[in-house]
Formats: sequence, C-alpha cells, structure tokens
Amino acid sequence: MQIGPPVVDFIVLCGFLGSGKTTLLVDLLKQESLKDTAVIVNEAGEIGLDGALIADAGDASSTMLLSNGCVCCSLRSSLVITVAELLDAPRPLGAPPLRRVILETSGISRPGPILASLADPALSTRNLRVCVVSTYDASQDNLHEDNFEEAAAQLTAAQRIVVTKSDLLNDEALKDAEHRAQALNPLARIVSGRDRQILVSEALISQDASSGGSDRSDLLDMTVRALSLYKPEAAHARIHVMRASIVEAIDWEDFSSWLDDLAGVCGESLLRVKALVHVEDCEDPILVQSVGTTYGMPRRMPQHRQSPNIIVVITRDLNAEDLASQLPHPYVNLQSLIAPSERKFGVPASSRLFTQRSTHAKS
Ligand SMILES: Nc1nc2c(ncn2[C@@H]2O[C@H](COP(=O)(O)OP(=O)(O)OP(=O)(O)O)[C@@H](O)[C@H]2O)c(=O)[nH]1
Repeated sequence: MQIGPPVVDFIVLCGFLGSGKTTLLVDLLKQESLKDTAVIVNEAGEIGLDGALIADAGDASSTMLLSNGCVCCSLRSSLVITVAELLDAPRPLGAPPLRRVILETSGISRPGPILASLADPALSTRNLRVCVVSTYDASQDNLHEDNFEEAAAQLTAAQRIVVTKSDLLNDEALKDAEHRAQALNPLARIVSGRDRQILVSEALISQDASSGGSDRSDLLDMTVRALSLYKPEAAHARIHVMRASIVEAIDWEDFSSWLDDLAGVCGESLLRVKALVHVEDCEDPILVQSVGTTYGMPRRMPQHRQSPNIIVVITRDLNAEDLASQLPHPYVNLQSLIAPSERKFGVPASSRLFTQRSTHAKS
C-alpha cells in the first residue's frame, strides 16, 4: 500500500554548453508520447530558444521556462516555487497523473545547489525521486580549462552519463570517449550507442534513470561493476577517484565527523562521495552520498547487511596523499583508486577495491 503522494521522477539534465542536452530532450519528446511528463528549461540568457524548441517538439504536459539566470544560483527559489506549482497544478483534461519532471539546466549550472533546492521543506514531502543525468560530448574535451569546474561538477554528480555526438566518431574513438567518461565518475552508468532511439530513452526515461541507483537492491553490484570498468589510463589528470577503508570499527558520530572534515578540507574541490558503511551503533549499514559538499540524508540499508564497506570519494586537484596529510584520522584511510604502479598497467582487480567489514573493536 502506498503511503503519501505518488513518486515523481525528477531528472536533472545537465552537461556543459553545447554538449547536446536540448537535442537529447527534443529527440525524446519527438519519439515518445509523454503526457505524464513536465519539462522545465533553465537558460542563463533571456532569449529562451531551447524552451521554444522543446515546447514545439512534443506533447509533454507542460513546459516551463526559468530564464535570465542560473538555476543553481540566482533562480534557486524560483525552481522550488515552479516545481511546487507543477506538482499542485490540476492535470490537463484527459492527461494521466504527473510521473516525471525533466529539468534541463543551463550549461553552466552545478548540480549540488540544485539538489539542495530540491530538498527544500516545500518539496521534501513531495516524494520526488531525483536522478542527475549529464551529457558528455564524445567529440571534444569536456573538461577544457575554461569550463573545467562546472563540467567536472556536472559529470561527477551524474548517476548516468550520456555520451553524445557519437555519430562524429569511429568505433575506437567512441570507446575511448566512453572510458574517459567512466574514469571521471566510476559511480555513473555510461549510456552510449549509435541507436539514437535507444540512447534517448535509456538516458531519460528508463526505470534505471529514474531510480538513480540509490535505492536499488543491486546497488552493490552496480558499484562493483562500475569500479571494475574503471580504466586508470583514461583518468583525467585533475580528477582524483579514491576509495576509503575503515581501519577499525567506527561509530556513526566518528564517521559523520570524518565526512564533515572531508567537506571542510576539500571545500569546492569535493565533487562526490558515495559510502555504504557499517557502524557500531546501527545494525544496518548506512548509505550516505554527497554531490559537491552537500550531503543527502543518510539512509539505513538493511538489504545490504552482508556487504563490505564501500566508500568512494571524487575530488578535483586534491589527491589521496594531499588529503591524508590534511585529514589525519585513526579509523578511516583514503587511497587513490590508481596506485602509481597501476597507472600504466590496466584495471585494478575489483576485489581490491573494497574493504572487508571490520571485525575489530575500537580500543
Ligand atoms: N552531430 C551531432 N551533433 C549534435 C548532437 N547532439 C547535439 N548536436 C549539435 O550540437 C549543438 C549543441 O546542441 P544542443 O542540444 O543545443 O546542446 P545543449 O547542451 O543544449 O547546449 P546549451 O543549451 O548551449 O547548453 C547543436 O548544433 C546540435 O545540433 C549529436 O548527437 N550529433
């Protein structure tokens, strides 16, 4: 029996300027009848061209424009109001209940503040199931120094990275682009392929895209798989993927203060944290995630009682050694996913990517 309002999938579609967000959304609206979907378009300028293209493309039940500002900074309260209005609005005659909202962000938006806005008390009871999807332009350097910070924030926040413009590349170059995208964010699922119809619906409407992987019972498998696909040789020089191990048993207060210290030490350089940890004072492991320095609500995960600890941290311009020296901690040990000796020699064995559940008592 469902308690409370029905689940509405909220897809934050991000990706740097020109990486193919609008084209993806327009293609989706052309190929599917999406009367259960609303679209919100945020454009940093006044012109509203993307909004017009999208409104023309299909039959989403409503298209709303947040223009002349960026949804992650100046328009944060407008986003909350717009989403609340969409959820409260009576449905058009004959339209099914609203199941999905897709927010196309401006190319310069960062997902962290948007996710924080969606956690606003005005929306927190609305049962939004949020998923970040980011486009990755296979034909060029997505992390050019002019756009590095925003693009890094977008790609590392994503549960799904959609490889766009594959038609411009041969098979080998496309594979390289997929590996580069995976190495930026081993926690993301890479959506790629030459069949546009499949790509578009896998990117934006498949069940997987909606759940974001965070509450799926195969979360562990997904994470192990993603990390095992990590190609060290494709790693970006400024993006550091690390794993942390719990050296001795730890309680929740110790672990959460480590998370706070991590955010404090890294500041803007912290891009993503995903952790499933066993703590002494809870029988269930706890899942906690951040996008940027914004942590979501920790959640008990009873279905993962047998899982090992999984703690993955992604930063920019700060490596594990830098962090270890600034964040000394007796119980948590951070290591780079790529040992210096492994950089040239391929994929680390997935069995080494996780710490076993500690059985030590803390002294
Ligand atoms: N060849 C090719 N071109 C594409 C593809 N996707 C997008 N483009 C082109 O890339 C340019 C930018 O695409 P958009 O969809 O507007 O990109 P965007 O991310 O919405 O851009 P902003 O709104 O500026 O952030 C347009 O000229 C598109 O036609 C693709 O899959 N293949």
